Formats: sequence, structure tokens, C-alpha cells
Amino acid sequence: TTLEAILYSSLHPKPAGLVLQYGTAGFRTNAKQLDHVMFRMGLLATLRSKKTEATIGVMVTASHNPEEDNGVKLVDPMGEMVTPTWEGYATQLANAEQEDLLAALKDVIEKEAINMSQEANVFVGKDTRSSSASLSQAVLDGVSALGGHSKDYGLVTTPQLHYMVCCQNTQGKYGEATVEGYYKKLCQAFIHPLHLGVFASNCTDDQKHLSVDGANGIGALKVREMESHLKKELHISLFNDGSKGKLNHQCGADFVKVQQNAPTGIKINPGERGCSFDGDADRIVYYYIDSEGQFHLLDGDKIATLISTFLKELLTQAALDLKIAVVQTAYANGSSTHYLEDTMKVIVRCTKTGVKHLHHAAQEFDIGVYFEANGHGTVLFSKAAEEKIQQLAENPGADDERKRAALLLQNTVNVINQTVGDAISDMLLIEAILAIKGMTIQQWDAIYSDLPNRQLKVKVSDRRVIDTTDAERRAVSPAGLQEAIDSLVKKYRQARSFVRPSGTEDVVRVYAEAETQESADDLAHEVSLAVYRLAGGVGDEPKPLH
Ligand SMILES: CC(=O)N[C@H]1[C@@H](OP(=O)(O)O)O[C@H](CO)[C@@H](O)[C@@H]1O
Ligand SMILES: [Mg+2]
Repeated sequence: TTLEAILYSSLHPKPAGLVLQYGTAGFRTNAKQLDHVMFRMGLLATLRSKKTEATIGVMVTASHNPEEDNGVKLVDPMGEMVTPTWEGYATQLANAEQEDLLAALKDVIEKEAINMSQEANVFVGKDTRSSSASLSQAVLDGVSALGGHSKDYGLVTTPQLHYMVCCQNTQGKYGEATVEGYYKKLCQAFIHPLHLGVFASNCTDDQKHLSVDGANGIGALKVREMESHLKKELHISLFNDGSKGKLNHQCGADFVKVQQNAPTGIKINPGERGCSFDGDADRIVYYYIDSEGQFHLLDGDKIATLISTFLKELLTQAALDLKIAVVQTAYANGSSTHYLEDTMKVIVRCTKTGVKHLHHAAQEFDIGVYFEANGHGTVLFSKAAEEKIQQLAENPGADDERKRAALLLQNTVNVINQTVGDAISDMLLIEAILAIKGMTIQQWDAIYSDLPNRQLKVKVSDRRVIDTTDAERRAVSPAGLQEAIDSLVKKYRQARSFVRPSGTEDVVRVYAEAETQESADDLAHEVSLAVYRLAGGVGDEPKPLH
């Protein structure tokens, strides 16, 4: 069948010389360059399925990128991102010239000692891009070329596909592997505590209202599909639902986070809650506009703080001794880290950028809350933690307060998508917390104040000359760069700055925060100049922001 695959692949030929990299979040580039990559990822997913003797997922999406782009991510058996060794195989396979494809396949089969007679199953999903239909067909062709079975879920969000894979490989213990099953599980867990009444019986219709920016993508479709399951406990006004606007264009979570501004196409009154999804609905950020017209962003750091505060209170009430930690990256606002460590007294870990790193670190605790500042994140519960919570919830001898807390913890376990960050699931958890605590978005925002910050990009001839350590917070090369950053940071109050090569774009990213916006802007500019001078800047020298 391997040979058959190669013959078949002449239908999905590789343009000679094209080289692509399995990056921070899979392959991602202009859709026109991806047909052969998709076919080959179908082949690779089939091999991965044979190797793990489990169902593997393939998601066709380019998330927050423009509509012309597309991409592909592989999903491992428990719904997590594919393991790094196989990211390497993915790159090798995608870049093998047509005549070398057979050898590249054989290499993977040999290295992993794959039993080719083992059955293979692959779940495939796609986002709403115009290129996604034919590209996901190329994935399906790849699977059948190696004799694998596939199930095409059609239009789903990235986290929905992760969820399906996990359900399938846990024989339904995680839930039913259908989109309906997903809505049922999440919405029941969302509604249950609200229907218990005692928590927020005074929750008015106003407080139940939320404006959602669907980024003109798959998330919008899926929110609409889910609505009837919410039993009017959440009133959603959906904007940017894809009926007219362009995907991710001046809307969506990435636009809102980077521009620190509301998306176009949304109408929200002063003080009302709004949120934005990204193009494949695995990220979410919240915001509101105050009575002076000022925009307030509640990003991944604020979300992590809200969720971990809620969980910590419940653990105290339940008298459960479970270790909770928050995992962030260097981009987390310094105020959030400060608040979590000093006021809330939770363990905070910092990892490299990229969800797989955060997910991994979060697995080391009983309860691990992880979020990137841009709004991608979730909560992980260890098996032992889930068991303790369940025992208490079902213990007839436990007193009312402990039991109530255990029930709320149980609903949290069920509402959250533990496989990966999920805009829909995160939204339901956040809405439940606000309702249960009777908290407004302004009160949530006031938990701590963000330090003013600025992110810039610098173009250099080869960004690999920058090497970092300490979870990307310090540069070890080129020589003199870290010393330069250190002395610039010293000039400002409450300042912090770091640089790192991006894993998704050909740029060096510069981050700076300080006591005032002007200081943050100045520091970011000065650090950009240091990068430009010491790391081989190309084009014009970075200009000051003021
Ligand atoms: C500063 C920033 O937001 N970086 C993003 C971005 O990675 P870079 O390696 O910084 O390009 O894309 C990643 C994938 O979507 C996401 O995980 C990450 O948080
Ligand atoms: Mg995304």
C-alpha cells in the first residue's frame, strides 16, 4: 500500500524546491502552497495512528491568519498537540521532493518500527476558509492512500476536533465523539450550577447578556449551533458571523489583543461585556467600553486570574488539599504574575511561548491553569484531583458548604475542554464564574491593573542569531545584547523587557512594560534599536513611537 500511496500522490504533487516548517502551531502559509502538505499529513497521521494504535486528528485551519492562508495541525491520542519527534517527521515529509517521498515514508516507518498491518483511524476537521474544502479532501486522500479509515467531521472548531479525538480514544469516558455530544456535555455543566439556584438567583437578564465577535469564522457558526442547548441561561448577541465580513479582518481575538481596541462590526453599550474568538475558536479575549468611551481589554492573564481565584476559593471551601498552579509565558503582564504570586499565593510557572509548552507544565500539578496573554488556554485536572472532587461531591456525610464547592468543581471539570484552549468552553466557564460570584466585568477588571506595555517587531537577516534562556526571558546571543537590554531596563521604573525570535513569522519580537505607556514605548523602541544593531537588522532603523 505504500507504493500505492506514492502513485496516488502524483495527484497532489509538491512544487519542487518549496520548503516549509512545522512551526509553533503546525504548517501555515498561503493556501496555494499546501495541497501536497495536506496529502502528506494524511499519510503521516495514518502512520501515527498505526504507531499509537489510536485515533489521530488532522485539523485544516490557519487560525487568525488572513483568509488567503491555510494550515494544518496534528492531534495526538489524548487530544493534545502531536509530540515533537513527529513534528520533525512532518517537516521531513512535507519537504521531501516527489521522487524522495517513498524513502522519507520508509524512514519514518523504520525509525518508529511501525506495523503496517495495524489498523488506522483519522478524524479530519476544517475551518470556514474557501480553501479548506479541497485541502481537507487532500488529507482524506492521504489517509486512504495508506489504507487508513477516516471520519470527516467537516466544519468544526479546532478544540472540537481535539475533543472528538479524546472522546474516541477514551471509549466515551471523556464524552460522546459528536458535535452534539460536545454541546450537551459543556452546556449541562454550564447550566447545572445556575439551576441549583442558590448561587445567582438574583442574576438579571442584563447580566446574562454577552456580545460575541465570531471573527467571521467557524466559532460564529458553532455558537449559533449551540445556542438552544443554553436554555436561555446565556443570551448571546452574535456579531461578525461570517454572513458579510471577511475572516479575521479587523475583528477577532488577535486583532483585539494586538490593537488594544474593539473589533469593527460589534455594537456594545458602555459597561457591557464583549468577547472575541479567533479564526478557529481556540482563543478568546474579553473587553468592555467604559462610560468615557475608554476600551478595557481582559486578556489571557486576566482570564487565568479569574479562573484560578475561583478554583482556589472552591478548594478552600471544599477543604480539599490540591495543588493549584498558573502557567504563563514571558508575555504575561508583570502585574498579573505579581498578583498571582504575592496576593493569591498560587504557584506560577513560566514556559517558552507555544501552547504545547504551557500544557506540559500544567500537567505537573493537581490543577494547572494555563493561558497565553493572547487568550489561548485552559485548565487541566489530574486524575487524582478529579477522583477526590467526585468522591466529595458524592459523599452523603459531607456538610453543605463542602458539597456545594465539590459540585461546582465537578461542573468546572466538565465545562472546560482539557484537551486544548477552547474559546467556547472558556467562555462558558467565565460566564458561569461571573454569574455564580455575581461579579461584573468591571469588578473582574479591577482585580489588578495591567502595567502599560508595548510589543514591536524587528526585521533581521537571520533571526536564529538570537538564542534565549530562562523561558525566553534572557538572550544568550548575540554577544552584548542582554547587557544592553539590562542597562536600558534600569532607566525605567517597574520595567521589564525581553526579545525572542518568533516561531511563526520571520521577525524578532520585542516586549517591554513599564510604569507608564510612554516609558514602555520608549523602552521597546530602545531595545528594538539594540536588536537592530547587534543582531543584524535589515531595512530602516526602528523609529521612535513618539
Ligand atoms: C507573542 C505571541 O502572541 N506569540 C504567539 C505566536 O507565536 P510566535 O512564536 O511569537 O510567533 O503564535 C503562536 C501560535 O498561534 C502563539 O502560541 C504565540 O502565543
Ligand atoms: Mg487559533
